Amino acid sequence: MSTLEIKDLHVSVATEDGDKEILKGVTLTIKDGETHAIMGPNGSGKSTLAYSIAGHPKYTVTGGSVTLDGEDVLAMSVDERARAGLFLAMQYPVEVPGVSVSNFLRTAKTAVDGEAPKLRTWVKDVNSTLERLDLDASFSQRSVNEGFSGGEKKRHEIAQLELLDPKVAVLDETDSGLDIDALKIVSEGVNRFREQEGKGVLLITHYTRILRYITPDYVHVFVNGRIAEEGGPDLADQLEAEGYDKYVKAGV
Ligand SMILES: Nc1ncnc2c1ncn2[C@@H]1O[C@H](COP(=O)(O)OP(=O)(O)OP(=O)(O)O)[C@@H](O)[C@H]1O
Repeated sequence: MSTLEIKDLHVSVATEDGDKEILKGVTLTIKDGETHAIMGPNGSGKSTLAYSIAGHPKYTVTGGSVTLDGEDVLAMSVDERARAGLFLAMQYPVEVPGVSVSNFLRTAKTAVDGEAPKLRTWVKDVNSTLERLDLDASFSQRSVNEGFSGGEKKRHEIAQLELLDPKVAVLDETDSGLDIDALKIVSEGVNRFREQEGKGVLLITHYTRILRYITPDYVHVFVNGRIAEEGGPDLADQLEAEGYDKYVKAGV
């Protein structure tokens, strides 16, 4: 079972001119087996929502709640959130020079599970995961994200998703910078994840093209720190045709 419940979430960030409110009351529930897509104009606060769920210290929650299966996520440290079953694929994955992919994945898996994975099955799992994502076995010896192409970075995020096996995955623009083949490979990875029992996905994207491979159950239009409209997959097509103008103009 997994239910991520976000209620009236308000989040601010410290700027030179004082605190700036970015999320202005976000309410969203992702139940077992559901995939939710969030679309919205640049700067509307989508990444802020993703980081706030994951616990980035730059963002201050000033109101509202986030719970995972009834547990208070906001009271948890970042690593507790990961252990509770939350996963964030970042829009801009960071480089970790000197730490190999292999080491990183094993350390992350050990931290999330509370015990080291059995070496023999783990190596097999890593190799088959990399292979499915069309990443060469030598990839596991490279430093995390250092010199990775855009597509490699995103496929590496999906390798983490598959191997860490969280309950709820927040994917922030996992489709950006992918060519058509890589988009298919990444989408297949996300679909393998969500087809398992009890998984939830929050997919932040600018483009409907990924939604042709990963059909969402719900689409949310995010404007100016709030959800301005909700609908089914058709809403994404409508947004592609009409843009966000009417929501922005309405001052939502
Ligand atoms: N440290 C900061 N100082 C000032 N403004 C900030 C800071 N961090 C975030 N913001 C602002 O918060 C707003 C929301 O940013 P966020 O990255 O969440 O938007 P987004 O919807 O993900 O945008 P995009 O689609 O371009 O990725 C932006 O206007 C951004 O400039």
